[in-house]
Formats: sequence, C-alpha cells, structure tokens
Amino acid sequence: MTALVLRGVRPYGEGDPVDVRIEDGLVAAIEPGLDAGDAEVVEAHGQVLLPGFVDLHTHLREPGREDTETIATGSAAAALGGYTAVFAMANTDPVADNAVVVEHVWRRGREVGLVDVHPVGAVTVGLRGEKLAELGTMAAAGVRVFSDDGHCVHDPLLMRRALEYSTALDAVVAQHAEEPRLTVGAQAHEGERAARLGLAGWPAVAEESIVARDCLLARQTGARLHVCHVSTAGTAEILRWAKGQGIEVSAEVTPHHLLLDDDRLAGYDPVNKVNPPLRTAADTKVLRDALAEGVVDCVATDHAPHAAQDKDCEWSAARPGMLGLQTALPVVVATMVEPGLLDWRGVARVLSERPAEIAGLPGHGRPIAVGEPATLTLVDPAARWTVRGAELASIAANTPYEGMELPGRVVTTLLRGRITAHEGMVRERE
Ligand SMILES: NC(=O)N[C@@H](CC(=O)O)C(=O)O
Ligand SMILES: [Zn+2]
Ligand SMILES: [Zn+2]
Repeated sequence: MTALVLRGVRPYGEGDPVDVRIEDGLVAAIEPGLDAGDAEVVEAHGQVLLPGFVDLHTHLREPGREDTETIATGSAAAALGGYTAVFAMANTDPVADNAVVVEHVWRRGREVGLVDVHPVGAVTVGLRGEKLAELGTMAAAGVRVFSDDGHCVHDPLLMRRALEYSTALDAVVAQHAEEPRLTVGAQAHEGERAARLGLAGWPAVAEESIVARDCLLARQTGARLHVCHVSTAGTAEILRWAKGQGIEVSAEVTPHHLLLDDDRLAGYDPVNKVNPPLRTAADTKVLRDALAEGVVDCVATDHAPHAAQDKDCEWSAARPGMLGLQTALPVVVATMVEPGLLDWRGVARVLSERPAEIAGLPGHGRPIAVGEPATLTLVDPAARWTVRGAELASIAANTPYEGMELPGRVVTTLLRGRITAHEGMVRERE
C-alpha cells in the first residue's frame, strides 16, 4: 500500500494545521511541514480531521429489496457520508435471524470493501416477536448487536430473556421502542397537526412506556440496552433518570429527529413519513440538548431506502423511512455545531467514538494519534451544498432534504489507510 500524506489538516478542528503521514494502514506521523517523499499527497488545507464515523443503524435492504439498496450501493453512500463502519439492520428478506444470512452480509460487505459492514442479528425468529432467534449461533458468527428494528420486542418476557442471553454473549440489544397497542393504524405524531390533517396519531407515550420498561428490565438483568431513534422529550427524561441510576442504557437520535418536525406534515408528502414520526419543534430542541449533554449518546442515521412506488403514493399507503447516510454530518453541523451545542470534538464523540464503544468495535472511533489505525474522515467545514436525491449513491432517492442547502461536506474517507471516498467519488480497492 502506498503511503499518504494529508496536507494542512486540523485534527478535531483544533490548533494550527498539521500534516498527517499514513503508512501500512496506520498514522505514522503528525507534524507540520512533513516531507512527502514518494507518498500520495491529499491537499486538505483547513479541513477538519475526525475519526471515521460509525453508524449503529442502517438499512441496506440486501437480501430481498435490492431494487432500493444493496450492500454495494449502501456501502458507497456510507463511505461518501464519512462512515467507516455501519450496522446493517436485520429486517431484510429473508430476515437476518440466523448465521447464514448474517454471514452473507459480512461476506458481501468485505467483498465491496468500502466500509466495515456489521450485520445486526434479529432478536426473534422472522421479527415476529414470538420466539427468540438463535442469538448464540449468530454471536458465534460475530454478531454483537441484536435488534428486531422495524418492530418492537413488545412481549416483556421475550425482552427479558433476550437481555439475559445478551449478557452472556457480551452483546447489546437495540430496541425499536413502540408499544404496538398504542400505535395501531398510526400515521403521524399524535398532536394538533395530525388531528387537523385527519391522520391517526402515534403518541409519544408509545415510545416512552417501552423505554421505561426496558430500562427496568436492563437494571434487573444487568444487561446492556440500546434505544434506537429516540424521538421525544419524555424519552430523554427517562434516559436521564436511568443513567443516573447506573442502568447500562445507551441511546441514539437520528439526524431527521434533530432537524425536522411535524410542521413538515402540512404538504402530505410521504417523503416525511418515518417511524418513529417527526415530532414537535419542542422535542427537537430537547433532543439537541440531550445529545450535547450525553443523555443521548450518539447519532445514528436509520438510513431507510424505499422504492419510488412505495413513497410516491398516498400518505397512508407509503412506507416509513428516509435516506440518511450522506446527509448525517451536514445535519449535525446545522443542528449542533452552528448553534454552538457541539464542537468538533463533540462531533467525533457522537458520530464515531460513542457508537464504536456501544458496539464494541476496537478499530473504530480511535484517537487521532501516531500508531492508531488511519480510519478517518476529512470534513470541509466551510463548504455548503444542495442536496439532490438523484445524485446520492443510494438506489432509492427518498431524502427529506431535497433542494436544501446544508453546511459541511465530507471530502475524504479513509479505512485503515485506504481512501474509500474522495471529493464525491468512491474509490474501489485496486
Ligand atoms: N425508520 C423507518 O421508518 N423505517 C425503517 C424501520 C425502522 O427503523 O423502524 C425501515 O426499515 O424502513
Ligand atoms: Zn425502528
Ligand atoms: Zn431502522
């Protein structure tokens, strides 16, 4: 592998610009005015150098819906978005509830080689919520995160067992918190706007009641619980309480729940339909503060590609979910960095370090230092760009940010010393 020199970068956006030399996949030197010799030089003056991003929540749709995303196209979107590792949710067809499907995802991810693709294993067989899947055999195949995402493990006995097993497997259970009895037919956040538009409501308490219950189950079992896509102020309040009690719970918020609110419902455009639904502006404010404070640990995209025919239809028939991998960093800049809630160290924490810790990934979210893996992301903090769904690497184009100008652009992504994306183009392995 040829050596690389990143010229004029600012690690964590701090201090004077330095050069970073990368050799054999590792950071070999960090100092100003390095002699590049025969190394490939990346001119990156003024760019912010961060550890590569880790997404705990991605839907790659392979196997089953390769018309909307594949492991290859999703990996490209991830690399272009600054990600070096993603966790592929289990709600594929067939479901990743066994070692065979899980191993397929591992293998395809490695073949593509743009990002480390870690399969998430289902908690229950077929995501049906009736019987535990074989967590042990999936753990033996390397799975460390289990989730029925798309569905809630709502049976408290099953959830308790899953948490108990997960402790022995050194795994974490990631819950899609939605009490199904409270969301029958739900279409949008239960509140004034949904009522006015005649859309059946998805109440905040459907999420909060499950989060509260699961925190108590985590305490009782001593297990590690992770809460997916936190969307309400009430959930933040419960997390604050649970963490104060020493309960081992972590949580993620999506970029869209930080930026968008149910004002978006007015146009009836199903691109804004997502689960959990966009909440109120007051919720987004509380979620931003909770992320800044660490009550919510990290940002996860919940990247959810859907085919045009599943989105360009009437609201009630449309599938929930939106693209997220290539717009996550800009949305975090707009909602957290520009308002002064997070500095670039904080961005490294919520997009890389904490998610890597939660999933137990040793080679990601590492400090930027000599001898560490060169798994890194370069961001141009001054760039602004206009989002166009058709230009994103995903097969699907369901971005809620169409036509919006967002701040901050990922310029280069490196995975163990190899450039995987640079100036909007992915670089395949040679
Ligand atoms: N978020 C969504 O609205 N949809 C996800 C499922 C999920 O994350 O619950 C999907 O798989 O499309
Ligand atoms: Zn979910
Ligand atoms: Zn999801």
